[in-house]
Amino acid sequence: MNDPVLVINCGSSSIKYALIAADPDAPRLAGLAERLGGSDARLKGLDSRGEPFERALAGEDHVRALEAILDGLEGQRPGAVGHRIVHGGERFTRATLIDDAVVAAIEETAALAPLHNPANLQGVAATRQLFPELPQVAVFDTAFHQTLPPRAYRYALPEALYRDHGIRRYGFHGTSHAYVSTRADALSSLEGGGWLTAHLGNGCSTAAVRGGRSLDTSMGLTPLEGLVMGTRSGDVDPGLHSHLARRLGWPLERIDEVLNRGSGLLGLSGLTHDMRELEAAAEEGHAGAQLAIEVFCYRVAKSLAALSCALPRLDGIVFTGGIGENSPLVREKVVDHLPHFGLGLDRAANAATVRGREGRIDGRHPAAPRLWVIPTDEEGRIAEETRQLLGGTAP
Ligand SMILES: Nc1ncnc2c1ncn2[C@@H]1O[C@H](COP(=O)(O)OP(=O)(O)O)[C@@H](O)[C@H]1O
Ligand SMILES: CC(=O)OP(=O)(O)O
Ligand SMILES: [Mg+2]
Repeated sequence: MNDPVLVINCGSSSIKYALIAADPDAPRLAGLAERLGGSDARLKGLDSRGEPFERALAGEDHVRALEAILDGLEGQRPGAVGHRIVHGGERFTRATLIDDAVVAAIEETAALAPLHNPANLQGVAATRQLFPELPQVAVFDTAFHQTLPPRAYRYALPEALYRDHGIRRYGFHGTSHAYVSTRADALSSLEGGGWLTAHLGNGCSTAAVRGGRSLDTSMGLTPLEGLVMGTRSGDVDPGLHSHLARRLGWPLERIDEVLNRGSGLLGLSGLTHDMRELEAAAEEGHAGAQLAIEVFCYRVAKSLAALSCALPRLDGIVFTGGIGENSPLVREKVVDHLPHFGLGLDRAANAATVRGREGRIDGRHPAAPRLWVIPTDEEGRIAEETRQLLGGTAP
């Protein structure tokens, strides 16, 4: 299969896409349809010459947006579609060709990833309708973490909840953790390095990876566990839910809504979920913004320190995701919270490594763990896995 792969990452109000040729160095056409469901839906991105484009979408639903995306492919026809699917449960341990049975199995896990799986499935339904002749492949965020040992994935709950109901830790952002840890091995000329990876975007998670295998990660049954995120709380006392229900009389839906959409950076700051805006507000003295950044960075460091238990040796830490790739402030604060790791941050290199640059930001002391900033490439990895499944060969 040497035709390009159309990669779709379908969210509830946005569709990220990329058309990826078999040659990994070929220019990429990529973009984002956003504010779907509203009257100001837009399509924007980069064409195959790397020139930016932006236009209003005539329709506002996912099928219409995909039609517009297809129209904008400059006449190129994909040979397959690769979908990011967030939750694959225990059933899916690798990329899988989509058919009706696979869609039904993904639907069963939808309740465990309420912000993600239902939207991912809308993308699958729309592309199957628009391109019935093309093979469609599901690439799961959870698959990479299926190597976790039981001591990392089991909760200390009655066994029957695991056995009969699949209640365990799954972990997410696997495509990203897999990509950046592989890249860190290659850039460091190491095979089987021990890495702590921090994917800090709107959703945030950390992972401990050794020799290309995930050994532990911060997200759990759902993408709500772990770090502070844009609008998600991350870890809270499990007693919080019953407390809110009993003391405040909140129904479950309200608790879910607050923890998933009203908490995190947005909840702490009372201002915004967006780290760029928080940094600007903190600079001007906004106390909520300052607190949100402090809690965020401390919790990233605390999670990295905890996950270091999973590694026999720490070769380095990798920062990725919109915040990890672009915020020297966050990286510096995280490193400052880990003095016992003996990390030496090169402050000039840290400040200069932004906007998609890949780079090493430690002081290169031979005994110190490395610090890498590696822009993630979930789309590239999804295309690669799609191609591999369909028997494609690299040129
Ligand atoms: N220059 C920047 N400085 C600080 N944060 C940034 C910068 N650029 C992007 N971000 C942050 O990255 C986050 C989005 O990350 P991204 O990985 O793009 O999100 P998603 O998880 O939706 O893919 C937002 O909080 C955004 O503010
Ligand atoms: C799993 C998850 O949190 O994904 P995202 O970062 O795309 O929200
Ligand atoms: Mg992301």
